[in-house]
Amino acid sequence: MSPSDLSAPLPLPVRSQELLSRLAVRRSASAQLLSLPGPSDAEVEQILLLGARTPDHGKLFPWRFVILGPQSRAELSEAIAVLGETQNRTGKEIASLAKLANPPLTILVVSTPIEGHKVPVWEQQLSAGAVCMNLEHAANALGYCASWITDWYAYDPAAVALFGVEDGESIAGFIHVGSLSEPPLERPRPNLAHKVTVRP
Ligand SMILES: Cc1cc2nc3c(=O)[nH]c(=O)nc-3n(C[C@H](O)[C@H](O)[C@H](O)COP(=O)(O)O)c2cc1C
Repeated sequence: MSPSDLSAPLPLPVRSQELLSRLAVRRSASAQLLSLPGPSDAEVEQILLLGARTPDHGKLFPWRFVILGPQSRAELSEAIAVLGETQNRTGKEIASLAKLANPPLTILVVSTPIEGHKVPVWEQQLSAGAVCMNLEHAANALGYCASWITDWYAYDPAAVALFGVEDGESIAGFIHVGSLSEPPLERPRPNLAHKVTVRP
């Protein structure tokens, strides 16, 4: 990754029917259905570079990535399943670990806000969310399907610690990436008439 020239003008946006069409049908994958092929190492780097190109107030970059390959996810799923049993988690909660174990690639996005900074923590957390969405777009642009998942183990303190997430940090999401053999179905979308207020 070479340092970029901060004085170089960037191209202005141009109308792109390809991008418009893709955004109009974007859809998350079901995480447990994601299978090979997944991104190559070079593609993972590209996904991270594009994902990190996200608005953040104050240039704090208040997030970090953990690339979870299949081996570490198999080990983590096992350890979290044991943890879940000790906590009397439901069968459904234990089964949800398949979403963690199955996909070819998982990018864990950790929100790392600086407490007490003049930029409110809320804004720093929003930036981590924007990163998650950008990672999905980048994966889609390379032809892969993606899924942004949290699940109970993103909030359970003992499980969170197993991912190396430290005090003051939180899990913004697991971005699972891979391929689907069947196209996803549409889901209900909001009626914008109930969501939009227009003021002159
Ligand atoms: C922060 C966040 C956490 C999510 N966690 C889960 C989850 O744990 N399980 C799940 O089924 N969907 C979860 N979702 C929803 C999916 O990522 C996805 O948005 C949803 O299935 C709708 O599909 P769409 O993106 O195609 O509109 C989460 C979404 C967000 C923004």
